[in-house]
Amino acid sequence: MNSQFSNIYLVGPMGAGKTTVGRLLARELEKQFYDSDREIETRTGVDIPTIFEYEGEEGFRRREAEVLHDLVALEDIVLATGGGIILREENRRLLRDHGFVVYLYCPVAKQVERTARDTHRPLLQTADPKKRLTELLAVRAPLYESIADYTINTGECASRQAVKKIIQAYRNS
Ligand SMILES: Nc1ncnc2c1ncn2[C@@H]1O[C@H](COP(=O)(O)OP(=O)(O)O)[C@@H](O)[C@H]1O
Ligand SMILES: O=C(O)C1=C[C@@H](OP(=O)(O)O)[C@@H](O)[C@H](O)C1
Ligand SMILES: [Mg+2]
Repeated sequence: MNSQFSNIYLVGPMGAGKTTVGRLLARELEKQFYDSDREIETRTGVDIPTIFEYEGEEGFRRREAEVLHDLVALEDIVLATGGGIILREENRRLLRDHGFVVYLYCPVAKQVERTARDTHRPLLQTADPKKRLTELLAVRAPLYESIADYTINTGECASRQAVKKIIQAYRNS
């Protein structure tokens, strides 16, 4: 075990499993778990859709950047981020500089399946979520890749398997 970082940050698109895998991973490694979306909700006292409704995506991104700024000061945590956190250059730099970054890749078809019944992702409340997820991934995939220390396809494995693979990669880093 010679990992440079005590923190593990999970990035990737909606439905890739960042929140689910992150919680299990933290438990397994006995690290504190954080989710940037939950942190925003705790701080504001309202849910993500309400923030989008009143402040738009721009307001949400501002809050997300503030939360990330504070969370990277912590040690020994697993952080599940929101899918769009990598849009800001400053966020990408903070993630790269403070933790082992894992890109949870997931094919669009699986993302669609896993988010189909969810009403709490404002960007997917559209007539054609598949088209939206395809467009988002086209823009964001290079950004996820640019900061990833390790990439895993969660479309092909159960959450527990993903956790095992991430721990192996982290310990070999
Ligand atoms: N590896 C996986 N295999 C099957 N289903 C998964 C997997 N990871 C997550 N899910 C399911 O997909 C949905 C979205 O997962 P979530 O962790 O919220 O993704 P994210 O935080 O990346 O948007 C949840 O219902 C979760 O149970
Ligand atoms: O991809 C995005 O821009 C978003 C992803 C969501 O988090 P998950 O990736 O955990 O679903 C949440 O931050 C918000 O709805 C915006
Ligand atoms: Mg999540």
